[in-house]
Amino acid sequence: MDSFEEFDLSEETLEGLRDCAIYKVPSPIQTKAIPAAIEGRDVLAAARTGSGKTLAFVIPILELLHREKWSDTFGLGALVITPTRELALQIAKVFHEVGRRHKLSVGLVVGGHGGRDLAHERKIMEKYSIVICTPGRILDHMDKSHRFDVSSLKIVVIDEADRILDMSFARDMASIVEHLPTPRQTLLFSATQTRSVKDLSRLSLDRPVVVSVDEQVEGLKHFYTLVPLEGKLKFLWNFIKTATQSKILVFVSSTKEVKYLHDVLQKNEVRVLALYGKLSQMRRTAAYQDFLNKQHVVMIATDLCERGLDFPNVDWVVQLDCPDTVEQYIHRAGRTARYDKSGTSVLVLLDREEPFVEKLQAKEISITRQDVSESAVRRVTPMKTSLENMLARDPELKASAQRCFKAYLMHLWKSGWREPELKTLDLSAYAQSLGLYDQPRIRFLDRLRRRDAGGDLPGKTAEKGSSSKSFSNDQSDESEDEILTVKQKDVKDAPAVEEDLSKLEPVNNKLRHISKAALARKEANKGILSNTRIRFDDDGNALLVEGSSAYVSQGGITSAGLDLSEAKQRLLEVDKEDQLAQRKRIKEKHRLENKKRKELRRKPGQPLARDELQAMGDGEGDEEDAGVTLGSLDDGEGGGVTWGSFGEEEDETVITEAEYEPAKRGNRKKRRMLQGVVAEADSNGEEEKVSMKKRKTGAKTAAEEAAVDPRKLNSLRKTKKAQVVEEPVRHVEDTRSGRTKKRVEPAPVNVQADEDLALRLLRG
Ligand SMILES: Nc1ncnc2c1ncn2[C@@H]1O[C@H](COP(=O)(O)OP(=O)(O)OP(=O)(O)O)[C@@H](O)[C@H]1O
Repeated sequence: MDSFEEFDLSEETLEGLRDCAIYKVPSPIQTKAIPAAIEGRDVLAAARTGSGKTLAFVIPILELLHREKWSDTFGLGALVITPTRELALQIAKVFHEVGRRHKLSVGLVVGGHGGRDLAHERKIMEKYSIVICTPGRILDHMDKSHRFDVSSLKIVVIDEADRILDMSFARDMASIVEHLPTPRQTLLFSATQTRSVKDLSRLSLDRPVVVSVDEQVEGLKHFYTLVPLEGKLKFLWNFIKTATQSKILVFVSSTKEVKYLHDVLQKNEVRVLALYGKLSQMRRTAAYQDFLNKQHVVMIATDLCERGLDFPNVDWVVQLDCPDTVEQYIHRAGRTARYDKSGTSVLVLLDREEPFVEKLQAKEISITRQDVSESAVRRVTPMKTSLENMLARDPELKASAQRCFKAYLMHLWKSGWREPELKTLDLSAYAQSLGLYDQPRIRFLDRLRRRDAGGDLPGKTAEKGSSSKSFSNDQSDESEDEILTVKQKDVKDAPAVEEDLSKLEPVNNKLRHISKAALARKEANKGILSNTRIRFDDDGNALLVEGSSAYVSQGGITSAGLDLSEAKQRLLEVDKEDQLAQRKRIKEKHRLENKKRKELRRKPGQPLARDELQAMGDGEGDEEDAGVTLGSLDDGEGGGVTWGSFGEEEDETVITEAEYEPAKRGNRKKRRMLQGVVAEADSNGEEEKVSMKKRKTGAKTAAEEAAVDPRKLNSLRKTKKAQVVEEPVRHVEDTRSGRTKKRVEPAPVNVQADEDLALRLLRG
């Protein structure tokens, strides 16, 4: 077919295609799939990566809804299910470009860290004509929203169908399909053939048209190279350093490996991007956009972006760790040489992994061996500083290297490596190649050894034959406790889902560990009551215990299990209450302190007892209360003279030097409170006064102060206005306010600002 005009398409769709400019001639898969889908038939389509499958379902959806004169008031008309958020976004963009002339709306229901809340998404489901979703999120809606209604649905598309229908997600999909209305039209698209008729029967396809385009990808070259485990990092370094003018996508087997490689390269001033599932949605999107838009860039990623993502002009795809299946290899390699572009795929293998090449060749992938020079993997120390030094200085990086080490071994274990094979690797050299002086201890191997020696796995929860992962999770995001989960087997060897599960039974008998939180979530979803304490009365009748999560005041068990959001809310409330109580406590303390101070003030001249001083010092850390501008103190240690305003308040407390002495040896707070010698010279310098500031005193002269602490000498020198109190205190008439009243005030004394005196005192 030479042009899209040859299809029976609406003017709106054709104009949309023309607007896009790149879509001139339909690709082979489009030529075959679009007419069948527009006819209303179920379609099962498979074509190589980058062959234009997205457009092959976008056009029929637009056309079919257009023909039904669909509008947003009709509700949801088409649902597209796709494995990842990035892919959903990409599909939405194609709808947006090609469908811009239609009066249809497209919404995303993808959840996740940055995903909108369920209520918002529910509105999208109700109002939008076309919704693109990830399986995990749509399942959330189906489970949690009683108003979930997809009865108006006409077309369902399953993109990356082989992935969505594979063993790990079979159960999720079964639940989703249960909620979908029939009759409906179903379109399945994948780069590799879906595996068995049993899979399809679950989707209730009605005499599907099978469309398969088996074209060779001429632009894609495949190479593999053998690199020892300890040479991988150096290989990567040299590769990146050599191909600086390229766009490179590097796949590794785990999130932890991505993180370590990313960090170590960044610290060596090699700018790389990282993309993996656990990344916050914001950073994930930023990395995705960066890689999309930049011309010469390196990105290290997990399988999160092995499928479907359409990055333009990727020159190299490097698979640093051997993929688990041929399909995985095909999808990863397919990120380069998109549509009519060219690109190269490089597979890095350990010696023992070389048989994988035969599997690829069996699938007619023409892959050739390319040896790299010794120096690329062995001799050169590529880094700016040696990795050991770097890790020694950076504990974070060291911990990351250790995690990377363990995660890689776990990947090998999941891929079928067992102790004898693992022993063939030089693990200590591998550890050193990551910059680790010691080889990290691998607990899971110890556990397995113990188990093999007859012991059981200690204290772990087990679950038989459960599906291993959920869609929303990063596929390669493992914890050490998940080691007994079996990875997806090579599709070639894999029978239908049900058979798979039964076959895996003996393997899974080895038990999979799941976290408590995961268990709680599962129970909550299933409506199982957990954390419920039931007491029985004397007659053996169950009594519900108030306060347990299952207790409802009306009596009766209505909701069950651990509601995480409710628990969070409760914690917040408790937190608030704690804060209020703490504030009250502090207020009360201040009140008591003030009371004590007032009592003390009533006895002017009377020396403070040691415990009273202590009481004053108790307000530790309460700076406001101390009434001292801490910033104005010379220093917090030696006490000192504070230059400030003259006796502002009438209420003053007097202590003698004798009392000051113990305080000086006491804590910082007490000293501060007692450093109240405030002196000021009047403007003409003739009359100089020394005042005891609020609540503080000390019959100390500036010179004595300097004698006590030589550091004060400097400040005395600078100011030349040091005031020295010769007479401690006396009673005077206060006339400043215009009223006459009695008050305690230090005598204004004329004293020389006396550096000499200080010096003399210092010399003794
Ligand atoms: N008819 C066409 N003419 C020109 N370019 C096209 C055409 N159809 C699709 N493309 C381009 O080809 C690229 C790959 O398309 P798409 O992502 O749909 O491939 P795919 O088959 O879904 O790949 P994958 O299997 O990896 O998901 C996109 O950049 C798209 O714009």
